[in-house]
Amino acid sequence: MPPSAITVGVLALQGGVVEHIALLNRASTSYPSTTFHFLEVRTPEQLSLCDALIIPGGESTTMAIVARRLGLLEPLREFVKINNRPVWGTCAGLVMLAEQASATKQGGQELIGGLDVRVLRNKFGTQVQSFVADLKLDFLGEGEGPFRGVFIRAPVVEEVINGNGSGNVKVLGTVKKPGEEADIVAVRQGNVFGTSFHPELTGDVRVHVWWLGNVVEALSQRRKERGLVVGSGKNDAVEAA
Ligand SMILES: NC(=O)CC[C@H](N)C(=O)O
Repeated sequence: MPPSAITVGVLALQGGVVEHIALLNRASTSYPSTTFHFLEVRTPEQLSLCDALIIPGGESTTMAIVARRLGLLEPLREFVKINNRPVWGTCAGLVMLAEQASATKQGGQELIGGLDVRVLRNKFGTQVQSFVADLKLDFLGEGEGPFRGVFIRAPVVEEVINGNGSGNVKVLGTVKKPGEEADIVAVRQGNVFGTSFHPELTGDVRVHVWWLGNVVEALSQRRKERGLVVGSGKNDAVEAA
């Protein structure tokens, strides 16, 4: 039985927040027995209300600086890596969720981590070199047509880092530009999902539907393991405590 109420946050420090919320609203109609709350997250208190989180595209360096200032970096790390909540990062969000990033500003930049990968920022160049490409995303299900990937100053996964748990990094999507090697543009490791591209800018709701399905699944599993009566507001409060 699916959990009856789920709060999904969108980190709202900067970047494509409203676009994600619009698509989440549309995607949620695929799960009629679950009530979703979509919450813009700017404080640790708001984060603590969330069962799952999207980190949008934008500028990862700025996002990290603002998150540090608002006291959100450590709570975000805890949310992703200790509480293992479902998290999805798009573009700059993927950078934030990587354990390592190259082509960072001098002196490096702070990351949340969670994915045992090193990303290469701005792989395809500057804003004017943005492009769209049809992607074959098998995880969307058999017989699904290509997904239009929007790439804007996008990072790619340049390496899966050999270390603890890295064997669990699954490559879920690649893009190949003419004359170049294929690049990894979608990965998942347990509760953490990352895409280089921006499904929230396409109007195509399929990745949001898929991800919300995973969130529903993970939450019902978690609540079952804790022996909670599904959907009781009282028990939800106990779980959050
Ligand atoms: N569209 C985007 O999110 C761009 C990401 C940006 N280049 C970064 O490294 O953070």
